[in-house]
Amino acid sequence: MTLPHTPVSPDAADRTFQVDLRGLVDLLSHHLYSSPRVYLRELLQNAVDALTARHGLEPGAAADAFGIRLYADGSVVRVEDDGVGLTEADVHTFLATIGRSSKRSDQIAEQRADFIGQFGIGLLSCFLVADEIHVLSRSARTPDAPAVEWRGRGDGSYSVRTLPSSARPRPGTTVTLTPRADAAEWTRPGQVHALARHFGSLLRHPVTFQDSANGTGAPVNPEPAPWTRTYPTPGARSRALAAYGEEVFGFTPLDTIELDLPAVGLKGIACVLSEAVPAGRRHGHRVHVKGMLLSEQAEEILPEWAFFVRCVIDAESLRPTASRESLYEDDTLAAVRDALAESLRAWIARIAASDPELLGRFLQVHHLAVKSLAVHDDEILRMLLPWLPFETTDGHATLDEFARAHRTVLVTSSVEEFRQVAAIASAAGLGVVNGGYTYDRQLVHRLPEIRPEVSVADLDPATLTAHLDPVDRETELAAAAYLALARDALAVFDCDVALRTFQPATAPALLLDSREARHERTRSQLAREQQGGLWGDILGHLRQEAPRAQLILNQLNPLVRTAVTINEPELARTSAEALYGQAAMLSRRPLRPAESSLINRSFLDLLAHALRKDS
Ligand SMILES: Nc1ncnc2c1ncn2[C@@H]1O[C@H](COP(=O)(O)OP(=O)(O)OP(=O)(O)O)[C@@H](O)[C@H]1O
Repeated sequence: MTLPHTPVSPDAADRTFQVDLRGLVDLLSHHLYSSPRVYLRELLQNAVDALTARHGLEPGAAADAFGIRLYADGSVVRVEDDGVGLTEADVHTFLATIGRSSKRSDQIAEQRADFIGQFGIGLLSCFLVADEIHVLSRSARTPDAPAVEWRGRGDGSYSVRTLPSSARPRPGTTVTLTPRADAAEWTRPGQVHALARHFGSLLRHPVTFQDSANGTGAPVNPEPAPWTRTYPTPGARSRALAAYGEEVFGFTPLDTIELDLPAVGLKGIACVLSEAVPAGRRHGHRVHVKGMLLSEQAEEILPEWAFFVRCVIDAESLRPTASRESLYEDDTLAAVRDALAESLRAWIARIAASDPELLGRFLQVHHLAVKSLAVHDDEILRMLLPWLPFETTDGHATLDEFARAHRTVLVTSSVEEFRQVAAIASAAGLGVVNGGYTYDRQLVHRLPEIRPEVSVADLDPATLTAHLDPVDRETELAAAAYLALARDALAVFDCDVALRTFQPATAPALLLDSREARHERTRSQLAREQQGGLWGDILGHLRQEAPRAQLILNQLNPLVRTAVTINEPELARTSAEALYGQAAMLSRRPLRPAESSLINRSFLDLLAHALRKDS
């Protein structure tokens, strides 16, 4: 097959893309940056990068030899730096070419990591608040080059001219914006000062702010980052770090964990939240790069399980994305995440080993979230399972405490079961944990992985009933009439009645019942009611041998001893119903309507009986 011949147009010459700057600025403002306020961050960042380059040129200069001065009086915003400056050629190459950055050229590839910027678009953010950017610069690299002035406009046009050296006697750059009226919110003096402090409080170069009323210039970053300062005592250090965490996040941290990863020049703190949060809720962390605040909402620096902290970090080598508001998901970030996770694990291990009081407070706040985490994270499980609190027959106890008292730990599968058996099991010396709450049963079963000397088993009815001793034959016979009446009274609940002795003697009765058994009974009852119909047939087919509930009366209990001797059949029935009702309520399970009315009726009957007797 031959392709049709497509004639080549004689004027198919290469052309250059045209860029509509207005469209580009619109794109940046609506899709890249979160708010127009970032213009100040971009100006500060350019000034910082220029100072970094200047220090590179003059390595002997003192750290505070070069600085940044901000000025705002309501009609202009100015950012002036003592940085490396620009020549006229630089201005054409870097300022006037969108996407071109001096921080990305091949010659200084190895230095790229020194700078915050790299994309060559940051300056465009100034168009979010002004129609024109005015730059006046003098190069430190070429000191005898004249000063150069550049005016860039939002419509894409720009002009450049050189000026005598006297127009800017010293190297550095001054960027001046004349804000549009609609951007006043972001450019009034108070706001510029606040934004400078917000973005620049941890910058390592001196930054000052001046407004028309303030002639001297107030420091924006008067103090170095709190973790770089020296303190008289370790206590003073941790108090200062906690105070900083509180200032930044607005809560008093339960503890403050210092973060220090020299390999990536990262320092900072993790503040342990003082209130519970749902597991898996990730928090925004504050990330500074070379002192500049880039993001307050960076989630990616910590793994998901670290929901209990909020961090402030300052790193040298993390790479921000073009919006500057998140970080590149690269190998460095992955390594930082792993290393920070390790620091948090080390903190947990340290407090688990040496600060039980703090560990207790931590788990008191975060135990639910830690439990959900431990189910999936073996390491957290290994570190924290013994210290997690559970409801047990010894009260609220950590698994460690509980396992020391009970080599065999029994777990119930529901809260209701636990309520039913707790008192009796505990009197019988059995150690039972309430496994009815989410994750609890699953977690308790994993205890032998950490404490191999402990065995864990589900509590089965046989274990418990083994501790319910039969009564002697004589007592059984004497109680037979009462038991028969009681069985008859409780037949509607498919409940058998038996007499046993068990501790504690204060417990009159124990209702052995389970949700499954109740389900099965409800199904049987429905089948009976619907007999004959299709529904009844289906239910009838499904019907198994309905497991019966059992009301075990305690012969050791004085009330039961008296009850079994009652001669009046009505009173005997009522007392059996009342004992059933009390045992059902003790389990704290929801009562069925028939049970509620039984409890009401038996209470009123007993009351009437008592009143009759007294009158
Ligand atoms: N204050 C300054 N001093 C010296 N050079 C500057 C200054 N501001 C901007 N420049 C020059 O202009 C270039 C473009 O700046 P711009 O802010 O647009 O991008 P960038 O900082 O290189 O990268 P990014 O888009 O990541 O911020 C810079 O690479 C730098 O060469």
